[in-house]
Amino acid sequence: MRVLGQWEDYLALCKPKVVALIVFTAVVGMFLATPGMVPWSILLFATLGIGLASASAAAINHVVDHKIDSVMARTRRRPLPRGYVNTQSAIAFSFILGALAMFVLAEYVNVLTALLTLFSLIGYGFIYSLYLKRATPLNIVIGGAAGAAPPVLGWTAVTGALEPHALLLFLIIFAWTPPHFWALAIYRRDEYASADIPMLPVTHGVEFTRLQILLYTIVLFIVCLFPYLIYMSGLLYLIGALLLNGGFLYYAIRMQFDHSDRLAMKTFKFSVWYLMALFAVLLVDHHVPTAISMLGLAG
Ligand code: HEM
Ligand SMILES: CC(C)=CCC/C(C)=C/CC/C(C)=C/COP(=O)(O)OP(=O)(O)O
Repeated sequence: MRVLGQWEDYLALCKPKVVALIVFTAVVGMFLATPGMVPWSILLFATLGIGLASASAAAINHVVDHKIDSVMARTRRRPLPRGYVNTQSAIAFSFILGALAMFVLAEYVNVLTALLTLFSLIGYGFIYSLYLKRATPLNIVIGGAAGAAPPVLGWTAVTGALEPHALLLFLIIFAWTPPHFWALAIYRRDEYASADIPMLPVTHGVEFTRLQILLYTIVLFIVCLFPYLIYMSGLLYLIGALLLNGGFLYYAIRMQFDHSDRLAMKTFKFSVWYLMALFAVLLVDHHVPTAISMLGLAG
């Protein structure tokens, strides 16, 4: 048994792919907060701080979910259930990451961003993982607030203030999270049932969950129109958002008729690409017109 664990095990504790997307949404939040370039020091330290805090929260989740993870096939091979990292080392690792994150954010970004990041860390690492996940099928809806925070954190890192446009970015991820997760939960429902976790397909059935996926996808579609409607984003964003939301809606509607686990899994995978692409479009839409007009001025 590898008691102290190798670096790959500690990397796995950080849920690197999820954290990568979280950090990307935070970076987009930073760029959307200003018409110009984000100051380099903010870009560097806010990205580092938000990334470290998210990784710390993910590591706490591994500790809290140790027992559940050892029951489910999808999570059985994680470092703690396998005994590759012990609980004390994982707690110490998470504490070091969290403390570093707070230091970097409070010292080099601003106190508001540090505080909001701390709330998000507590929201996912403790409130969702320790309590909500085991307490209610609305776990994902409420817990999703922590995962939706990063663009707001990016925004406050640049402006030092909470502003309505940032909350719209929050709402996009907040509405996206339930269909993102429930598609996977349908596929993994038996595992959640055997671990006694009240995920929606376990408590209310698969048909009800499919309907909820469709309803949240419609809400997401509507929320995604707002950046254009309030002149926060332009035509390029509108076209991208219509295509991406059309795609998500297509999957959600198909799921009402095609009840295969294969389609549920495809929908889940699409949801990840969807969020990445939507935030990429928000970024490109925000900066391409500026770049074009600068080129025009130069020419
Ligand atoms: C409460 C909120 C959320 C829940 C319950 C949730 C749940 C999950 C689960 C169970 C997986 C599967 C992981 C695996 O296959 O081992 C997953 C994958 C993923 N999630 Fe989420 N998620 C949430 C929020 C988010 C957020 C906010 C983001 C990013 C902004 C995100 C990005 C991803 C990515 C990129 C993957 C794919 C990871 C991979 O391929 O290994 N998730 N999510
Ligand atoms: C800015 C900041 C500190 C944010 C932290 C937010 C954060 C890391 C969100 C991750 C969301 C996520 C992967 C949930 C997985 O749920 P799960 O634990 O039920 O899934 P699992 O069964 O795969 O562990």
